[in-house]
Amino acid sequence: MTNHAAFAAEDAVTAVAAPAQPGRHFASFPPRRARDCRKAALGRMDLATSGVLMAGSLLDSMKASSPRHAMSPAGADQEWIEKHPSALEWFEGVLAAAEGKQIVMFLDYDGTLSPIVEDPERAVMTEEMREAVRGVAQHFPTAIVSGRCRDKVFNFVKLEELYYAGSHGMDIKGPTKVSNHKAKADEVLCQPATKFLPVIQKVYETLTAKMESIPGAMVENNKFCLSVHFRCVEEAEWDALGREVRAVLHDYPKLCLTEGRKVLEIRPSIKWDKGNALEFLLESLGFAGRGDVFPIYIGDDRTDEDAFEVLHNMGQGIGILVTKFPKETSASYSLREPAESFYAF
Ligand SMILES: O=P(O)(O)OC[C@H]1O[C@H](O[C@H]2O[C@H](CO)[C@@H](O)[C@H](O)[C@H]2O)[C@H](O)[C@@H](O)[C@@H]1O
Repeated sequence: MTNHAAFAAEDAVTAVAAPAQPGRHFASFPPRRARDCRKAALGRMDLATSGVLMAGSLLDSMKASSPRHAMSPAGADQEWIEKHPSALEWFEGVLAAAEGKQIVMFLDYDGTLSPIVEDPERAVMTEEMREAVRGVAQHFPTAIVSGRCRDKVFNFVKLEELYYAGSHGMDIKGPTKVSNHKAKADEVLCQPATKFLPVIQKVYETLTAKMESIPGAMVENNKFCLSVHFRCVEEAEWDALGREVRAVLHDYPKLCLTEGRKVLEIRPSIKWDKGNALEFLLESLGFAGRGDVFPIYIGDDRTDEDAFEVLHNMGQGIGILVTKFPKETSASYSLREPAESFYAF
């Protein structure tokens, strides 16, 4: 692993490809944000605790997770942009807030480092993006935090010098906890959902068989969790797909259902998410409880909200949501698309 201990915010300047827009200054840091954003509003449906879901609620939620109109610089959209300003436009301010602090980078993969595409197996990141991430990692401890299984996301990113948290944070390969803020060469695994592996495998097989009758549906095995993709399914079939998934999960009360971008995610009902992964990695790096650490988390999806919320509660660092649409979020800043993440580096 790269030794990042000596680097701080000013080093970010060397890693920045895009200059800050002139004339923008921070009135306060962090800027105002939607404070009423809570997990309940993020679409999490815990079947173990919620019992029967209201008919139609899953379909509504699936539709809501796939907004169709891009932001326009007027009205409510403008209000949203003011609450979650562009991290690119406010880059100087972000750097100023991080000055003298140890930046730690957390990056989601799909929709953040790679564009969203129809076939999940083809969600490759560009060589330019890889180089940009490599550059960031030379300056700051950098982790990828993905819903994908860890091996798969590593095969996309292909950078040995990063830390990886797969399966929505349930499979972490990170550094050992150290006291002098330097990562040792030997790394630790954190896999809090190991006992769920057999049941996840069983549900994967069941769902794969069920989804065969729905054209375009696809089940992806992410080791500690599953993704049921409906991006290529006719909208008229979404209800049937949601009902099938819900019916299968009815027999597995220890699994829960969350949603992402045209995907239903099935995972163990344990209190462990991308937010916990962020905390685990900060602690493993020896940064827990330190006021001079500035974590930056960039993500695009609902599951990234758990990490944004952790940062919000810590009152340290920033969350950056990649989105073309106004969305309820605990992130402070926004970027419009993965390519902007590249420029932010
Ligand atoms: O946490 P992430 O790294 O963002 O992973 C979340 C899910 O991303 C992938 O699905 C999404 O991207 C696909 C490729 O662009 C797209 O086809 C799909 O509609 C999106 O939901 C991945 O395939 C899932 O397993 C991840 O859970």
